[in-house]
Amino acid sequence: MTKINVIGAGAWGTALAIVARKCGNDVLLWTRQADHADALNREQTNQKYLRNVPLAPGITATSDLAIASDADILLLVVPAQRTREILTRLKPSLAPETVLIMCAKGIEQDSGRLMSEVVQEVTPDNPLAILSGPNFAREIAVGLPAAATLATENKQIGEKLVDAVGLPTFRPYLTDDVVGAQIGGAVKNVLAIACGVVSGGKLGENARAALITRGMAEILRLGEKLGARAETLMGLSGLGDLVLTCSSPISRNFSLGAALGQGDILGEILQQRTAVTEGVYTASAICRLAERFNIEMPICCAVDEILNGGVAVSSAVEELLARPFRDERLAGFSPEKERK
Ligand SMILES: NC(=O)C1=CN([C@@H]2O[C@H](COP(=O)(O)OP(=O)(O)OC[C@H]3O[C@@H](n4cnc5c(N)ncnc54)[C@H](O)[C@@H]3O)[C@@H](O)[C@H]2O)C=CC1
Ligand SMILES: O=C(CO)COP(=O)(O)O
Repeated sequence: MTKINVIGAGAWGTALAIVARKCGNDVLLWTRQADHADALNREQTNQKYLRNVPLAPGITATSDLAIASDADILLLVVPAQRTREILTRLKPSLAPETVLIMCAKGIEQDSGRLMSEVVQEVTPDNPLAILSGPNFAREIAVGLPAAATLATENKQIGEKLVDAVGLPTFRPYLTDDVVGAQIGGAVKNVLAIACGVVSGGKLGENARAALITRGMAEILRLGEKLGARAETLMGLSGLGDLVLTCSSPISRNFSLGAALGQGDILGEILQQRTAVTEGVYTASAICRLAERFNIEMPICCAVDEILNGGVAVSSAVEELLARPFRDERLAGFSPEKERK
């Protein structure tokens, strides 16, 4: 039996533990709080992060990280900004053959690093894969059908991982584009905040569709600079997740944007939430990457200005609408190269 431990018992960690257990694996779920582990074991549900969804029978929880580190596969599902800290704590007890699957979506705020870069810096000896796609945790936890991108450079390991976590209702699609599989998930969170602003501010469905499309151009531009393949960005982890997250108030990023669009204050919105809203922390990192690579990411940077620059929502929208008109062909992935 494959031993799969899940590091992080939020909504997504819990949903993935259920998937892994339904696949027939031995599953241990790690949470940082001992009382949370006790409640998970006693109630067999995660009332704090995924209310009223029963755990699959056989999942056990622990708050002991050394015990949780002992596995064939570790799913890393703590928020992106906490990933370095958790990996550093895991490292002393981690066997080099344990495969790490990164499931968080974000870019490290201080360093601008992708999650794969953080993993490679802290635990360079362990094989790494990325899991990312249009995946609302609750839907997957209750067994509704979904698909995701599973990226790893080692095909043999990739095939084993597909066997270990693939279900008819949770379909992993393999790729070796590890960088590409992370960009959509990180950037779409910021774009979903923008789409939420449009929705909360009642700017209309046309504006939201335009933002999704122009947001895709921003994903393509950043992806090209970081070495991603366009096909990955147009796949489940990119376009797929962008469409999902930018279209639904189930998304925490979208709903945070909607609250901002209605005039609520960021600090107050965040105070009322226990769940992480990754776009809030990744926006500034993306904007700095755009500056470093000299590429235009005006929607992401407008969100960063609202979140971190004290710019009013109305001014950020006005600024976006005042941008010069331009040729649509010049707006995406390597237009010059692709036309030749
Ligand atoms: N919820 C969803 O539908 C999906 C979430 N994701 C991604 O998965 C990651 C985790 O998201 P969720 O599980 O939804 O978040 P959540 O807010 O439901 O739970 C976060 C978990 O991280 C833990 N945590 C927070 N700070 C920590 C720290 N300093 N050390 C250790 N643990 C800490 C919390 O205790 C909690 O268990 C995020 O990057 C998110 O973008 C990806 C796909 C779907
Ligand atoms: O990543 C997700 C769906 O794929 C979850 O999005 P939110 O974090 O915005 O809820």
